[in-house]
Amino acid sequence: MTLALVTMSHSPLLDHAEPPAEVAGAVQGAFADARAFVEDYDPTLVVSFAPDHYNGFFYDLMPPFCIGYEAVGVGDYGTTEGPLNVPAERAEELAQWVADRDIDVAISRRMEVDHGAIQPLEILFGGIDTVPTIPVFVNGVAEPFVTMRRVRRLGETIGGFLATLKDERVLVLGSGGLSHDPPVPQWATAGEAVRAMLLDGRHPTAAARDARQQRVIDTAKAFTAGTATIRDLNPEWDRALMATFASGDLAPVDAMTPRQMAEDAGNSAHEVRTWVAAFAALGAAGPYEVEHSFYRPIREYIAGFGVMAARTAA
Ligand SMILES: O=C(O)/C=C/c1cccc(O)c1O
Ligand SMILES: [Fe+2]
Repeated sequence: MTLALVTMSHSPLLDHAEPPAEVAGAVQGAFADARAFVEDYDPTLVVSFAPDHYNGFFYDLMPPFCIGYEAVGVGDYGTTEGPLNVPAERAEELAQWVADRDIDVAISRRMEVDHGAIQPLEILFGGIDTVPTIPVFVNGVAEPFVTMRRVRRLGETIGGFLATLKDERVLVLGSGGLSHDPPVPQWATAGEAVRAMLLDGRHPTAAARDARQQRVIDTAKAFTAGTATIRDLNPEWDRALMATFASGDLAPVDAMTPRQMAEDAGNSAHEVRTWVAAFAALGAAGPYEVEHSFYRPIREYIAGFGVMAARTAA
Protein backbone atom coordinates (compact mmCIF):
# COMPACT_ATOMS: atom_id res chain seq x y z
CA MET A 1 0.00 0.00 0.00
CA THR A 2 1.39 3.41 -0.92
CA LEU A 3 0.57 6.79 0.58
CA ALA A 4 1.56 10.26 -0.57
CA LEU A 5 2.05 13.49 1.35
CA VAL A 6 2.10 17.21 0.84
CA THR A 7 2.93 19.50 3.74
CA MET A 8 2.84 23.22 3.27
CA SER A 9 2.90 26.44 5.21
CA HIS A 10 -0.25 28.47 4.83
CA SER A 11 -0.55 32.21 5.11
CA PRO A 12 -3.61 34.36 4.60
CA LEU A 13 -1.13 37.04 3.56
CA LEU A 14 -0.55 35.21 0.26
CA ASP A 15 -3.41 37.34 -1.06
CA HIS A 16 -2.82 40.39 1.14
CA ALA A 17 0.90 41.13 0.82
CA GLU A 18 3.40 41.75 -1.95
CA PRO A 19 6.84 40.25 -1.47
CA PRO A 20 9.44 40.86 -4.22
CA ALA A 21 8.32 39.25 -7.50
CA GLU A 22 11.12 36.69 -7.35
CA VAL A 23 9.98 35.50 -3.91
CA ALA A 24 6.28 35.35 -4.83
CA GLY A 25 7.23 33.55 -8.05
CA ALA A 26 9.31 30.98 -6.15
CA VAL A 27 6.36 30.23 -3.85
CA GLN A 28 4.01 29.89 -6.81
CA GLY A 29 6.59 27.57 -8.42
CA ALA A 30 6.61 25.39 -5.30
CA PHE A 31 2.80 25.27 -5.38
CA ALA A 32 2.93 24.28 -9.08
CA ASP A 33 5.37 21.44 -8.27
CA ALA A 34 3.08 20.23 -5.48
CA ARG A 35 0.06 20.41 -7.80
CA ALA A 36 1.87 18.39 -10.46
CA PHE A 37 2.86 15.82 -7.82
CA VAL A 38 -0.75 15.53 -6.67
CA GLU A 39 -2.08 15.32 -10.22
CA ASP A 40 0.33 12.51 -10.97
CA TYR A 41 -0.67 10.63 -7.80
CA ASP A 42 -4.37 11.26 -8.48
CA PRO A 43 -5.68 10.73 -4.93
CA THR A 44 -9.11 9.26 -4.27
CA LEU A 45 -9.04 10.34 -0.62
CA VAL A 46 -7.36 13.18 1.25
CA VAL A 47 -6.71 13.25 4.99
CA SER A 48 -5.96 16.83 5.95
CA PHE A 49 -4.20 17.68 9.21
CA ALA A 50 -4.78 21.38 9.88
CA PRO A 51 -4.84 23.83 12.79
CA ASP A 52 -7.49 26.44 13.48
CA HIS A 53 -7.10 30.10 14.51
CA TYR A 54 -10.14 30.68 16.73
CA ASN A 55 -12.55 30.43 13.84
CA GLY A 56 -13.85 26.91 14.40
CA PHE A 57 -12.43 25.84 17.79
CA PHE A 58 -12.67 27.99 20.92
CA TYR A 59 -11.88 27.75 24.61
CA ASP A 60 -15.43 26.73 25.47
CA LEU A 61 -14.35 23.29 24.22
CA MET A 62 -10.80 22.95 22.92
CA PRO A 63 -9.71 19.39 22.02
CA PRO A 64 -6.13 18.55 21.03
CA PHE A 65 -7.41 16.61 18.00
CA CYS A 66 -10.75 16.32 16.22
CA ILE A 67 -11.86 14.24 13.24
CA GLY A 68 -14.57 15.85 11.12
CA TYR A 69 -17.46 13.74 9.82
CA GLU A 70 -18.76 16.85 8.10
CA ALA A 71 -17.04 20.20 7.71
CA VAL A 72 -17.69 23.69 6.48
CA GLY A 73 -15.29 26.50 5.55
CA VAL A 74 -15.99 29.72 7.47
CA GLY A 75 -14.65 31.98 4.71
CA ASP A 76 -12.02 33.94 6.65
CA TYR A 77 -9.57 36.05 4.58
CA GLY A 78 -11.72 35.47 1.50
CA THR A 79 -11.18 31.70 1.49
CA THR A 80 -13.94 29.48 0.16
CA GLU A 81 -17.02 29.32 2.34
CA GLY A 82 -19.23 26.25 2.44
CA PRO A 83 -19.16 22.48 2.80
CA LEU A 84 -16.19 20.21 2.20
CA ASN A 85 -16.75 16.85 0.54
CA VAL A 86 -16.23 14.62 3.60
CA PRO A 87 -16.80 10.86 3.25
CA ALA A 88 -18.65 10.53 6.57
CA GLU A 89 -18.55 6.73 6.82
CA ARG A 90 -14.78 6.60 6.22
CA ALA A 91 -14.35 9.34 8.81
CA GLU A 92 -16.38 7.31 11.31
CA GLU A 93 -14.28 4.19 10.58
CA LEU A 94 -11.13 6.25 11.07
CA ALA A 95 -12.30 7.66 14.41
CA GLN A 96 -13.23 4.17 15.64
CA TRP A 97 -9.83 2.79 14.54
CA VAL A 98 -8.05 5.57 16.43
CA ALA A 99 -10.20 5.14 19.56
CA ASP A 100 -9.56 1.37 19.49
CA ARG A 101 -5.83 2.09 19.64
CA ASP A 102 -5.91 4.18 22.80
CA ILE A 103 -5.80 7.63 21.22
CA ASP A 104 -8.53 9.90 22.58
CA VAL A 105 -9.81 12.00 19.73
CA ALA A 106 -12.86 14.28 19.52
CA ILE A 107 -15.21 14.04 16.58
CA SER A 108 -17.38 16.69 15.00
CA ARG A 109 -20.44 16.24 12.85
CA ARG A 110 -20.14 19.90 11.85
CA MET A 111 -16.55 21.02 12.02
CA GLU A 112 -15.92 24.63 11.07
CA VAL A 113 -12.57 25.15 9.37
CA ASP A 114 -10.61 28.26 8.41
CA HIS A 115 -7.78 29.22 6.09
CA GLY A 116 -5.52 26.63 7.77
CA ALA A 117 -7.56 23.79 6.30
CA ILE A 118 -8.96 25.53 3.23
CA GLN A 119 -5.87 27.10 1.68
CA PRO A 120 -4.04 23.86 0.77
CA LEU A 121 -7.23 22.44 -0.78
CA GLU A 122 -7.68 25.56 -2.89
CA ILE A 123 -4.03 25.58 -3.94
CA LEU A 124 -3.76 21.88 -4.74
CA PHE A 125 -7.25 21.12 -6.07
CA GLY A 126 -8.70 24.48 -7.06
CA GLY A 127 -11.60 24.01 -4.64
CA ILE A 128 -12.68 22.52 -1.33
CA ASP A 129 -15.01 19.76 -2.52
CA THR A 130 -13.25 18.25 -5.54
CA VAL A 131 -11.66 15.23 -3.76
CA PRO A 132 -13.22 13.46 -0.73
CA THR A 133 -11.41 14.89 2.30
CA ILE A 134 -11.39 13.90 5.96
CA PRO A 135 -10.35 16.95 8.00
CA VAL A 136 -8.35 16.31 11.17
CA PHE A 137 -7.96 19.31 13.45
CA VAL A 138 -4.64 19.42 15.31
CA ASN A 139 -4.50 22.19 17.89
CA GLY A 140 -1.58 24.48 17.07
CA VAL A 141 -2.50 27.77 18.73
CA ALA A 142 -4.30 27.22 22.03
CA GLU A 143 -2.47 26.21 25.23
CA PRO A 144 -2.26 23.61 26.68
CA PHE A 145 -0.51 21.54 24.03
CA VAL A 146 -0.20 17.77 24.18
CA THR A 147 3.27 16.29 23.76
CA MET A 148 4.84 16.00 20.33
CA ARG A 149 5.10 12.25 20.92
CA ARG A 150 1.33 12.16 21.19
CA VAL A 151 0.98 13.97 17.87
CA ARG A 152 3.40 11.53 16.26
CA ARG A 153 1.38 8.62 17.65
CA LEU A 154 -1.85 10.10 16.31
CA GLY A 155 -0.26 10.34 12.86
CA GLU A 156 1.13 6.80 13.01
CA THR A 157 -2.23 5.45 14.09
CA ILE A 158 -4.11 7.25 11.33
CA GLY A 159 -1.47 6.09 8.83
CA GLY A 160 -2.01 2.50 10.05
CA PHE A 161 -5.70 2.84 9.15
CA LEU A 162 -4.97 4.43 5.77
CA ALA A 163 -2.57 1.62 4.89
CA THR A 164 -5.48 -0.84 5.13
CA LEU A 165 -7.47 0.98 2.42
CA LYS A 166 -6.38 -1.10 -0.57
CA ASP A 167 -9.00 0.46 -2.85
CA GLU A 168 -7.92 4.06 -2.23
CA ARG A 169 -4.99 6.28 -3.18
CA VAL A 170 -4.61 8.40 -0.06
CA LEU A 171 -2.89 11.77 0.10
CA VAL A 172 -2.12 13.14 3.57
CA LEU A 173 -1.84 16.91 3.95
CA GLY A 174 -0.20 18.89 6.73
CA SER A 175 -0.90 22.63 6.84
CA GLY A 176 0.94 25.32 8.79
CA GLY A 177 4.24 26.37 10.25
CA LEU A 178 7.09 26.62 10.13
CA SER A 179 8.67 29.26 12.41
CA HIS A 180 6.29 32.19 12.69
CA ASP A 181 4.65 34.42 15.21
CA PRO A 182 1.63 36.19 13.69
CA PRO A 183 -0.50 38.21 16.12
CA VAL A 184 -2.94 35.41 16.95
CA PRO A 185 -4.23 36.35 20.41
CA GLN A 186 -3.36 34.25 23.45
CA TRP A 187 -5.52 33.73 26.53
CA ALA A 188 -2.71 34.52 28.96
CA THR A 189 -2.09 38.00 27.58
CA ALA A 190 -5.58 38.88 26.28
CA GLY A 191 -7.86 41.52 27.77
CA GLU A 192 -11.54 40.99 28.51
CA ALA A 193 -12.93 41.61 25.00
CA VAL A 194 -10.38 39.40 23.30
CA ARG A 195 -10.93 36.67 25.90
CA ALA A 196 -14.63 36.76 25.04
CA MET A 197 -13.69 36.11 21.40
CA LEU A 198 -11.29 33.29 22.35
CA LEU A 199 -14.00 31.71 24.49
CA ASP A 200 -16.77 31.49 21.89
CA GLY A 201 -16.28 34.02 19.10
CA ARG A 202 -18.03 31.98 16.41
CA HIS A 203 -19.54 33.72 13.39
CA PRO A 204 -18.25 37.27 13.97
CA THR A 205 -19.77 40.22 12.17
CA ALA A 206 -18.06 41.20 8.93
CA ALA A 207 -16.70 44.32 10.66
CA ALA A 208 -15.23 42.31 13.55
CA ARG A 209 -13.62 39.83 11.14
CA ASP A 210 -12.20 42.66 9.02
CA ALA A 211 -10.71 44.39 12.06
CA ARG A 212 -9.05 41.18 13.22
CA GLN A 213 -7.66 40.45 9.77
CA GLN A 214 -6.48 44.04 9.21
CA ARG A 215 -4.38 43.76 12.36
CA VAL A 216 -2.54 40.78 10.86
CA ILE A 217 -2.09 42.54 7.51
CA ASP A 218 -0.71 45.64 9.27
CA THR A 219 1.62 43.50 11.37
CA ALA A 220 2.99 41.85 8.22
CA LYS A 221 3.80 45.29 6.79
CA ALA A 222 5.51 46.32 10.01
CA PHE A 223 7.39 43.00 10.20
CA THR A 224 8.66 43.53 6.65
CA ALA A 225 9.73 47.06 7.57
CA GLY A 226 11.50 45.78 10.68
CA THR A 227 9.26 47.60 13.15
CA ALA A 228 7.02 44.79 14.42
CA THR A 229 7.46 43.35 17.89
CA ILE A 230 6.64 39.75 16.92
CA ARG A 231 9.30 37.05 17.12
CA ASP A 232 11.56 36.76 14.08
CA LEU A 233 11.54 33.79 11.70
CA ASN A 234 14.12 31.11 12.38
CA PRO A 235 15.37 29.57 9.10
CA GLU A 236 17.89 27.31 10.89
CA TRP A 237 15.17 25.82 13.05
CA ASP A 238 12.94 25.36 10.01
CA ARG A 239 15.63 23.72 7.88
CA ALA A 240 16.64 21.36 10.69
CA LEU A 241 13.04 20.27 11.18
CA MET A 242 12.54 19.71 7.44
CA ALA A 243 15.72 17.61 7.43
CA THR A 244 14.26 15.49 10.22
CA PHE A 245 11.07 14.96 8.22
CA ALA A 246 13.09 14.03 5.13
CA SER A 247 15.20 11.55 7.12
CA GLY A 248 12.24 9.26 7.80
CA ASP A 249 13.16 9.07 11.50
CA LEU A 250 10.74 11.28 13.41
CA ALA A 251 11.89 10.18 16.88
CA PRO A 252 13.79 13.49 17.48
CA VAL A 253 10.54 15.49 17.46
CA ASP A 254 9.50 13.76 20.70
CA ALA A 255 12.06 15.89 22.56
CA MET A 256 10.55 19.18 21.36
CA THR A 257 8.66 21.03 24.08
CA PRO A 258 5.98 23.68 23.52
CA ARG A 259 7.86 26.25 25.58
CA GLN A 260 11.13 25.81 23.66
CA MET A 261 9.30 25.74 20.32
CA ALA A 262 7.63 29.07 21.06
CA GLU A 263 10.92 30.56 22.24
CA ASP A 264 12.90 29.36 19.23
CA ALA A 265 10.33 29.72 16.49
CA GLY A 266 7.33 31.77 17.65
CA ASN A 267 3.93 31.05 19.09
CA SER A 268 2.51 29.66 15.87
CA ALA A 269 5.42 27.25 15.37
CA HIS A 270 3.10 24.78 17.11
CA GLU A 271 1.40 24.45 13.73
CA VAL A 272 4.24 22.11 12.73
CA ARG A 273 2.29 19.50 14.69
CA THR A 274 0.31 19.01 11.49
CA TRP A 275 3.52 18.16 9.61
CA VAL A 276 4.54 15.71 12.34
CA ALA A 277 1.16 13.97 12.15
CA ALA A 278 1.25 13.89 8.34
CA PHE A 279 4.81 12.51 8.10
CA ALA A 280 4.09 9.96 10.83
CA ALA A 281 1.01 8.83 8.88
CA LEU A 282 3.06 8.52 5.69
CA GLY A 283 5.79 6.56 7.50
CA ALA A 284 3.23 4.06 8.77
CA ALA A 285 2.98 2.66 5.22
CA GLY A 286 6.78 2.08 5.00
CA PRO A 287 9.89 4.04 3.99
CA TYR A 288 9.25 7.15 1.92
CA GLU A 289 11.08 9.42 -0.47
CA VAL A 290 10.85 13.21 -0.58
CA GLU A 291 10.28 14.36 -4.17
CA HIS A 292 9.94 18.12 -3.64
CA SER A 293 11.23 20.38 -0.93
CA PHE A 294 11.00 24.16 -0.88
CA TYR A 295 11.88 26.66 1.82
CA ARG A 296 12.12 30.44 2.11
CA PRO A 297 11.81 32.70 5.17
CA ILE A 298 9.25 35.29 4.00
CA ARG A 299 8.49 38.19 6.31
CA GLU A 300 5.76 39.56 4.04
CA TYR A 301 3.83 36.32 4.69
CA ILE A 302 4.94 36.13 8.37
CA ALA A 303 6.14 32.62 7.68
CA GLY A 304 9.13 30.40 7.44
CA PHE A 305 7.51 29.09 4.29
CA GLY A 306 7.97 25.41 3.43
CA VAL A 307 6.44 22.95 1.00
CA MET A 308 7.31 19.24 0.90
CA ALA A 309 5.95 16.38 -1.20
CA ALA A 310 6.78 12.74 -0.56
CA ARG A 311 5.47 9.26 -1.23
CA THR A 312 6.04 5.71 -0.15
CA ALA A 313 9.23 4.37 -1.73
CA ALA A 314 8.66 1.95 -4.61
O1 LIG B 1 -5.11 35.67 11.35
C1 LIG B 1 -4.79 34.58 11.83
O2 LIG B 1 -5.47 34.02 12.68
C2 LIG B 1 -3.55 33.89 11.37
C3 LIG B 1 -2.78 34.42 10.41
C4 LIG B 1 -1.55 33.78 9.90
C5 LIG B 1 -0.54 34.58 9.39
C6 LIG B 1 0.65 34.01 8.92
C7 LIG B 1 0.85 32.64 8.94
C8 LIG B 1 -0.15 31.83 9.47
O3 LIG B 1 0.02 30.48 9.59
C9 LIG B 1 -1.37 32.38 9.91
O4 LIG B 1 -2.30 31.53 10.32
FE1 LIG C 1 -1.69 29.58 10.69
